Amino acid sequence: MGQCYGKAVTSGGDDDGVTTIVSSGGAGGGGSNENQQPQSPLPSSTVGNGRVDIPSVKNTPARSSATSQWPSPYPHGTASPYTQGAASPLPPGVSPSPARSTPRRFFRRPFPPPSPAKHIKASLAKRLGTANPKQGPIPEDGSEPGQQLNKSFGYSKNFGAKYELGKEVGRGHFGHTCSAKGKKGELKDQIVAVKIISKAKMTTAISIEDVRREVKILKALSGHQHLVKFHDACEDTNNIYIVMELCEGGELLDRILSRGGRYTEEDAKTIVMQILSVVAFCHLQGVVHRDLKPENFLFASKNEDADMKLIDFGLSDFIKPDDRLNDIVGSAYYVAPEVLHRSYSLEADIWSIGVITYILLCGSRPFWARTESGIFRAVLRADPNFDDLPWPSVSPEAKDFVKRLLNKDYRKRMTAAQALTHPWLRNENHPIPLDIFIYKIVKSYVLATPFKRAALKALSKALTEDELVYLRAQFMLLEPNTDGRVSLENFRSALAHNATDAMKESRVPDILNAMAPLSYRRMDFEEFCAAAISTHQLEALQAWEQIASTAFEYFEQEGNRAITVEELARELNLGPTAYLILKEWIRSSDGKLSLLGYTKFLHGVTIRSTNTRH
Ligand SMILES: Nc1ncnc2c1ncn2[C@@H]1O[C@H](COP(=O)(O)OP(=O)(O)OP(=O)(O)O)[C@@H](O)[C@H]1O
Ligand SMILES: [Ca+2]
Ligand SMILES: [Ca+2]
Repeated sequence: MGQCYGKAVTSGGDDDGVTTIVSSGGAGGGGSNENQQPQSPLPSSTVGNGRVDIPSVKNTPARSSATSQWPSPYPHGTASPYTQGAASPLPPGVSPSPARSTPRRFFRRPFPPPSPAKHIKASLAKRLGTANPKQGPIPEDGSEPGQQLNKSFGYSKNFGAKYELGKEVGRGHFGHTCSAKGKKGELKDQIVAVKIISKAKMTTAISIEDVRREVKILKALSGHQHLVKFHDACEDTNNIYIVMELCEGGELLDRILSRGGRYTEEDAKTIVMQILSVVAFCHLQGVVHRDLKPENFLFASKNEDADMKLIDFGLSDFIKPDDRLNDIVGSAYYVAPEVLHRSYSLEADIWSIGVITYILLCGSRPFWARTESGIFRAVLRADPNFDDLPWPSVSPEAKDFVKRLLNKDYRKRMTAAQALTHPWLRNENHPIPLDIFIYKIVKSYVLATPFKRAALKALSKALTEDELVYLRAQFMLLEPNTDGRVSLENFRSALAHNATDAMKESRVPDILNAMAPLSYRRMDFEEFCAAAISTHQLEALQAWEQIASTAFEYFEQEGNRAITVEELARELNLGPTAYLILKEWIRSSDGKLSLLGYTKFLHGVTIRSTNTRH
């Protein structure tokens, strides 16, 4: 690897190939999911930083133009082959059904891949503030004819005077990274890393905005133990230079490979906890990373127990508490189903952590195919395999953990802070971060009807110790007053304690306005539990039926009352077409909710499950 100066970066950004890694001896016996033909072992070559790369599908006839891009931005436009089966616009979060098992032939190992991160320019209209991106096709290149691009970022212009560039230490699709030495000031004689992004490659207003945002987010979030430390941003006529802490221990991907594809459970826990800790922090700040993968976690040093640092905020974005994003970005193997459905939020990152954890524990990817379209199909429809070796020897807690991250319904997934209290990780000695999810769910509770609140109160009484661990930790983070209660002020100050510039940008504190009813009253732990539980998450538990029936017994004692169909429809915000179904939820004997009605009422009604509006 040579000096970094003046190096033209070979662009890989428009590379359509799904790049896979196959270690020697791991490729045999694989099969193609696309045409049901056995897959022949592919020749491998070593490129870049010692990775073994196989551009497995590039230029093969199977990849028509329709499959050479990320999914078409449906619901508008022509559905591409891999979205056809799921083309009906499902309500957000509802997985296409029925899920089927991933055939064994999907699995070969060890092969965690370097995954090309791609940007679908559906974000064009959103970022430019022009048309609604869902209203029409958007030019993929995001070009704006006749518009002069302003490539001045306002960063320091004297990079050469401040730093002396050294060797290349890494390379991605958008930039290459070199080591460098500070020449003056605080960084004098300090070795740092510099990500160099060529301005020549910024051909659209969006690509310029993307780099601006990458720097803004990195700068705002810098400071967390598991996030690469930002030092400086510079620019000259040709490049942007992002100066940051040098992580000398290499990528997580390389460590996975050097261990033959997988980690022991104990070692995997250490990795996963660090990932969850930094992602919980990003999420609290209203930042969704959107490109979590083993290539984007670096070790600070070569030590076995070195801290891991999250890098590469190139695809990250700010997201307001109630917003949903619709641009399809990320890396194919790690992309969440709801991203492909073009309506997603922070939970998409959690899915990616599920994929990473799955790989750490078994050395295989949970969703695999030879083409991107095949990967997307697997992500949308297939259930990961937990039967093959080494899964039988993996602890039930670890399996449950992964399953609760890889739930296709994003509402049922654990949050990062919740995952840190999961039995698989719980015994470890680590602090639980404040969870922005608590704010969202408590907000819904304070705005809910008294009948709904009573239903939730009964549910909270049926909670198991597992759920209470998380709720207790979150309650303590709100620093209850001497009377053991919390009010809006507690929520406000807990957020303020954790605030960074990113939080302001993503308008996270706006959520406090919607929680206004809490300014007049205080909540004890019992009520907090009712306010902070998610029916959707509980439904994902094996014990759900038991929890629901115990909760119903409480509800019968306190809360259940005679209710008319009309009233119930109003509670659920439904029209008269729903009356027929709602009637089944009410007991004819006393006009109160039945057990079925109670669980349905807790769940809330999605447009699909009512199906009565037509
Ligand atoms: N702070 C750092 N210390 C050491 N190496 C780094 C650092 N930052 C980046 N690298 C190396 O440079 C590579 C490319 O960096 P990065 O992932 O930020 O670039 P990118 O062009 O956005 O990549 P991608 O193709 O994944 O989008 C990383 O995979 C890593 O190997
Ligand atoms: Ca990267
Ligand atoms: Ca990137």
